[in-house]
Amino acid sequence: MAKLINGRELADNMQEQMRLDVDTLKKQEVYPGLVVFLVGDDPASKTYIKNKEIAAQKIGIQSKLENYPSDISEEKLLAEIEKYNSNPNYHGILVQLPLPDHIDEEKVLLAIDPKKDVDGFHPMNMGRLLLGNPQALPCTPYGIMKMFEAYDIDLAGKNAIVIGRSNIVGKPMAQLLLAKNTTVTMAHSHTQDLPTLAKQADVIVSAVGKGNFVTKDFVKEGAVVIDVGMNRDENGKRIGDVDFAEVEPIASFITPVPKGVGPMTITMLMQQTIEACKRQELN
Ligand SMILES: Nc1nc2c(c(=O)[nH]1)N[C@@H](CN(C=O)c1ccc(C(=O)N[C@@H](CCC(=O)O)C(=O)O)cc1)CN2
Repeated sequence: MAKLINGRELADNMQEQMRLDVDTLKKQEVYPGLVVFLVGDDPASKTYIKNKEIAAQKIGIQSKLENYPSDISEEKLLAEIEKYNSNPNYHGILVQLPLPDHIDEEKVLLAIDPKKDVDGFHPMNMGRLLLGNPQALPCTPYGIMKMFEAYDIDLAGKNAIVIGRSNIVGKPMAQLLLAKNTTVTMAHSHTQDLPTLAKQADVIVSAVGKGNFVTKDFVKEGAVVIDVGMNRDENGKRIGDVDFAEVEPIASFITPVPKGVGPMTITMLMQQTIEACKRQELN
């Protein structure tokens, strides 16, 4: 039976530490600020943003939501971002993804001042990660690394497989594992015989967005299984990529969905907002 990696509990503990850190900053008259851009009214994005607002409030970070209609022009959105690049009260800027099809995501991410990019998605920050000198990291993979650390999961020399090659999870996840001396395989939709490949891994990170995709046939006895999936089953219940009931008895550690990786994504966003604030205000 696997040990459950309790993302909710770890996130709460880290957020409490951050609250104390922010209290200290406020005594120096430094007030961390975060602005979140939401384009349209996608219900899932709205839930994630609500949770980000709740976390910010708990920690004492001033957060502001800028919600634009889904038909906002790219030009207007870029101009709005520019306003916050030069507003010293906001140390972090986040654009909730995905964006509507008519907006070029790459252009938008490039428009954020890299110093204020608390999502770690700006090409400069992605490049720094690749070169082994990161400043801001994509929050989901960063949160997963914190989970490994908190649960004393040793990665050096282990074989890991990352399933999914998105820019926001799969690719940065592989880099962070590599930086811990893990041997990393990246799997994707063209990978041949994925179950056999995954079964050789000591660590599996699944970020494919398909409910119950990772079954017991993918998992070797004692593997660590991290589920980034955020899917709904036919009854609307939240489920991950991993068939929890099948995999949990085989794994050594496993993350649940919900209350696994999700709360850590938000926590790392808060952490990076505080760090960005310190870099901008205290240096
Ligand atoms: N700009 C960004 N956009 C997106 C990111 C991101 O890191 N930056 N990641 C995802 C969505 N996401 C954060 O924005 C995110 C997803 C899930 C959760 C979370 O806490 N999930 C809860 C369940 C929430 C619910 O459905 O009620 C859980 O797992 O317990 C937080 C953040 C895509 N876009």
